[in-house]
Amino acid sequence: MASHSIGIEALMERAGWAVAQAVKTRFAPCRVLVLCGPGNNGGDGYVAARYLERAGWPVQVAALAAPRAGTIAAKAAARFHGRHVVFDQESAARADLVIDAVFGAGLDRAPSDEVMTVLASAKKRVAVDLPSFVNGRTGALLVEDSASRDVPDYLMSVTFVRPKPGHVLYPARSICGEVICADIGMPEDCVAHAAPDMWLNHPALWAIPAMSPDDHKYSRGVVSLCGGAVMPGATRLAAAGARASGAGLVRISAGKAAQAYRLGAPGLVVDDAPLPALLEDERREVWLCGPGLTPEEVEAALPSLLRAGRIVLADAGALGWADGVTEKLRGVSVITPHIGEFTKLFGAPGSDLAGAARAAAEKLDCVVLLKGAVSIIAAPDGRVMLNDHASPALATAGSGDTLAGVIATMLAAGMPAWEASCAGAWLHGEAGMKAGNWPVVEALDTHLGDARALAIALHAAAHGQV
Ligand SMILES: NC(=O)C1=CN([C@@H]2O[C@H](COP(=O)(O)OP(=O)(O)OC[C@H]3O[C@@H](n4cnc5c(N)ncnc54)[C@H](OP(=O)(O)O)[C@@H]3O)[C@@H](O)[C@H]2O)[C@@H](O)CC1
Ligand SMILES: Nc1ncnc2c1ncn2[C@@H]1O[C@H](COP(=O)(O)OP(=O)(O)O)[C@@H](O)[C@H]1O
Ligand SMILES: [K+]
Repeated sequence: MASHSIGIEALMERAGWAVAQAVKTRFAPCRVLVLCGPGNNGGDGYVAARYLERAGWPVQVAALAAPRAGTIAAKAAARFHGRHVVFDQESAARADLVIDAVFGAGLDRAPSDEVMTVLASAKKRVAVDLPSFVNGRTGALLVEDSASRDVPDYLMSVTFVRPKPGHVLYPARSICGEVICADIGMPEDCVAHAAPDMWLNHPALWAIPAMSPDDHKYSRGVVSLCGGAVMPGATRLAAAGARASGAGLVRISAGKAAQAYRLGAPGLVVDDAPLPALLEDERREVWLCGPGLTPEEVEAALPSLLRAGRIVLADAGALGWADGVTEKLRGVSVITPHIGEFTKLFGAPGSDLAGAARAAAEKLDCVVLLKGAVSIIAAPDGRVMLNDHASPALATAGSGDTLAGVIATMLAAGMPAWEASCAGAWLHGEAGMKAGNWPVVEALDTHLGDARALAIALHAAAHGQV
């Protein structure tokens, strides 16, 4: 995988050096044990041990197995001239700090009990690349019976080039500790090859339209929502999210339930005309269907929206309506299920959430935003964005409705579906971070306008426009 211009040996040297640097920066000199596996992760460990020893730290190495003769890792091992000890619990328990270089990106099965017991015996742990039982591609813990076992956690994981999905996604995220990402000079083409089609959400990666001096409400975008009679609160929250994130005009199509929506926000337009009449207005291109709707209400609206060729975001009630017949959603642009809704539509996702979201997006030919503490936004063409720009403050009832409203506004502003969903997740997360402690869901709206302005500024800065 390493390029011709810079070989794996140089990359390993920089990787090991970066691990030693990170350890020296964050810890006072102490007795370090480096646990080395047989592959290149172990190779990084030998290099780190050499640099720490050179800096005067008391360092020992315990090898699970020697690297194969003739490999780069074997070369790195041969250059460490310090003390070797047995790979066992006692050695790990004696050290003040254990550097785990047993397995990294090459881990492909659960490590033995021996490895797990030795790791668990350490007082403090730092991982080289990844904890040695983390699947870097999925964030799954490759541990036999992880429920009954106390899974060791780490103070820090030093990775290279860019974080792996395993550093970002739960459950691994919660045990990696602080993630330090070292630039080891990996050439661009190798980076792309190593992690194709998956990114960490950031405004540099999409562009939300800025406010223009000659804007009018239609140029900023019209968001239409289907409103039901039973749970108007959810639709109103979504409408408020749409308005607060900058839609030019937000309308609720509520039919006979219109009265329930007329009390409250005066800037919201409430329509009681039948849907076919409303659909004659071509400017009403983007529709949010689902929050607060019963299956009967969805049935009365969503198929008509699709027949009329509208851009539809389906959430909540619309996902329940399609339970058992996922195909009913074919034609929508975006769906925003949480894990329960996702499971009903596509089956249990297993331990590879991002892979499951990607497969669902391909299957239904729409953007799938799988909501969670880290949300996954998958496009039908295979692109996946991981959004960890969020806060547990968002874990409050109705926050998903707000999110749906924000994404609808991004769609109405003319953004393509995947970019609109990525932007919506980021703005929603930013609002959650700014809304203080234990905010009520309505408090998110106050911060969405500033979140949008910040995203626009960050995008401009990243692209050298300021
Ligand atoms: N890519 C780059 O440019 C750079 C990569 N770098 C570093 O390389 C690391 C990846 O190295 P890698 O590919 O050698 O894999 P690694 O994680 O050492 O493990 C493979 C070995 O472990 C074994 N093994 C696996 N699972 C096992 C288990 N459960 N139980 C027992 N054995 C198991 C497997 O054995 P096998 O499956 O063949 O029996 C094989 O021997 C990466 O994380 C980073 O630290 C840096 O130097 C910077 C540049
Ligand atoms: N711990 C968390 N950290 C960050 N975001 C979270 C967390 N828990 C929930 N969220 C976000 O909050 C929203 C909850 O939406 P949803 O599950 O639909 O709830 P509701 O139906 O009550 O609106 C989602 O956007 C989700 O990503
Ligand atoms: K490791």
